[in-house]
Amino acid sequence: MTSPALVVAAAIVDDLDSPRRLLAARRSAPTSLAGRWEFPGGKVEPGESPENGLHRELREELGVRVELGPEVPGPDDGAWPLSPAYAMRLWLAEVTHGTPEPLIEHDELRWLPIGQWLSVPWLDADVHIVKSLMSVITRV
Ligand SMILES: Nc1nc2c([nH]c(=O)n2[C@H]2C[C@H](O)[C@@H](COP(=O)(O)OP(=O)(O)OP(=O)(O)O)O2)c(=O)[nH]1
Repeated sequence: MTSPALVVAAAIVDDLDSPRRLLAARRSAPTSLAGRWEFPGGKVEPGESPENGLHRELREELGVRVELGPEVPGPDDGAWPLSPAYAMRLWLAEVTHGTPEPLIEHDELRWLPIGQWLSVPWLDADVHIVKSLMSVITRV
């Protein structure tokens, strides 16, 4: 059995020291996922480190550079299972250059205020990750 491919993503917050707002991105493709919200990111390419892959994805998808904060570890060796095909590593992050825009793969971005982080229809696998993130955030 092949292991799941690695997806890397960012929980972009307004302030790593005192997070209040979380950036959610609405997928525009593929059709099966369109309209659902996710953490921006994507698949790591061969030969690329997870962190470098994440910086590349955020440049391509949102047009921003970020500072990575602590990783939000999942239950499978630090990764969050998404499906049989994918597992995701997630980092907190803060934008250092640029203003996020939905350049590719997304048709809307939204800064969710604290207390409303579950107010959009996240991808199924992301719902409990957002809940875990909410509990982690109080300890950041
Ligand atoms: N980026 C991202 N993908 C997620 C999340 N939750 C979740 O189930 N996924 C799934 C959706 C996709 O099936 C897979 C990641 O693929 P992707 O489409 O974002 O990757 P990519 O940007 O490299 O896409 P591509 O160029 O290969 O089309 O993981 C999430 O929060 N962020």
